[in-house]
Amino acid sequence: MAQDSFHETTSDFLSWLQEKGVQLSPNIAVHDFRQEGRGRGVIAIADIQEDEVLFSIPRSAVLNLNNTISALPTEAMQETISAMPSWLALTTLMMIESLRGDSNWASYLTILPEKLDSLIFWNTEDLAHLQASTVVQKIGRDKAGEMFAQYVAPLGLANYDTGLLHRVASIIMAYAFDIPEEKPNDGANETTSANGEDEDDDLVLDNGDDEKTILSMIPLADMLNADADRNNARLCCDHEDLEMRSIKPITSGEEIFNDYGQLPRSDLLRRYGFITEQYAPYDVAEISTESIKSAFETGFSLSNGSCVEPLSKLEVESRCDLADREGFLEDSYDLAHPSPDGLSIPDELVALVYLLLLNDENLDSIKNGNPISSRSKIATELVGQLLTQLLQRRAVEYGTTIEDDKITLQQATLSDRAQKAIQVRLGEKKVLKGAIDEANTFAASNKRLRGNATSQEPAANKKRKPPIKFQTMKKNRTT
Ligand SMILES: C[S@@+](CC[C@H](N)C(=O)[O-])C[C@H]1O[C@@H](n2cnc3c(N)ncnc32)[C@H](O)[C@@H]1O
Repeated sequence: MAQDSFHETTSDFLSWLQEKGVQLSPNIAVHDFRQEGRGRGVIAIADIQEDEVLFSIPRSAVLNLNNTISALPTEAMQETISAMPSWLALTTLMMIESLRGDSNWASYLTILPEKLDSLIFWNTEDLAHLQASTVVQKIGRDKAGEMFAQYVAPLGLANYDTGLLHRVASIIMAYAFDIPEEKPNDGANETTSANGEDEDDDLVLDNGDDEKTILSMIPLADMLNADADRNNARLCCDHEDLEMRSIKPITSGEEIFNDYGQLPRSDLLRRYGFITEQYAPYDVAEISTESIKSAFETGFSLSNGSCVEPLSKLEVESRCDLADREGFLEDSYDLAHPSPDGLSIPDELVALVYLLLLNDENLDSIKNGNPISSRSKIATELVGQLLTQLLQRRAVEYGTTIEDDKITLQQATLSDRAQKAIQVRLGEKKVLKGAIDEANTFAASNKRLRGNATSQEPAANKKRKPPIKFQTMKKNRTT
């Protein structure tokens, strides 16, 4: 996958596309975006209407398990690779193809990057700039190594090592698509967005429905860059050939963007190695359930001088079991910027704090499925106060403040990775700040607990689960 001569390899690739039957609209061209830090991309070279076919790709030109398995030397190898998680199977096949002299995909593999800047390639010093961002725990470097040892090493292939595995796996994470395996029924307007997603692991994401899909490297389709809501094209899989179509009119000279999803910048950096300000609205900050449990085991001091007494481990566990039974116990809770789709603090987190505050009498009532007495304003205020404290503690874990980070970002000597990491952690701190402000408003309202619909609820709550049907408590455990 060397990148000797940018324009020569691009031109070889374009000839290869033609040989493989890829049809390109005369209205588009591959473009050199290296100056802007985006590698190759595709632009419009004439005005394009909405729903125009920009290019079409025969399924035979796609690099996936179906198109490569039969060329493997032994049946045993075919079986072993077919049984691997799909990202690992595709990684293995790409490693095999990239080391073959006679690969059908040689001209395509040559233009793939030698290395991305995704988090798997960052060293400890680079990662330290992310401070307490939970994205650091999601990089999966060790997991990829373990899976390599378990599945790939026994194949006994020459010239393979974990370095190559990381390189190819990270390309798959940033470039692959999950496409419907068989031709869908006529009339079904199947589309897919970059990039491949797989339920087996978080190296690739889940595309969210039950249809049978296959993780695939799709030449040219994967040359489209993305910039959040600036997407103007989409891959459609409802014909024999895969088609990249415009989803809005595109003016000559504009870049053609795919949709990588509404990702927080932390995930964008982890998977793709870049960030842009356009993704800032999708930033999230996480708070772990473990930190909430341990805070309740310690107890809370309140602003009016009273306190919430500590719970025993057993009491915390019994309340969490109930939260689990009610379907809102999670390992961690995502806080987001408030939007027309929802507030910053998820209902599930509010519900968990509420449950942890319940006195034994009301806890038993809920366990037995009995109604409990009506909610009091003081309960809501208390939940707000505790959430504020929990979120403030979470913010302190980052080690620097929003103001500190803004000043640091002005330093001219920052490395590119440090700049990106600081923007990510700053984005998370802003989300936390918004969530703390929101928790503070609980004191002014007894309507944030979601048992009842209230005028403060967003009109459309499309992305959220239905409100948690909470019975409310009469007394709380404050002393
Ligand atoms: C699917 S590939 C797109 C093609 C890629 N530009 C190339 O030259 O091969 C995804 C990669 O493109 C780059 N990329 C995509 N969109 C970008 C953007 N808006 N800004 C910077 N880099 C971008 C990142 O390196 C990302 O991992």
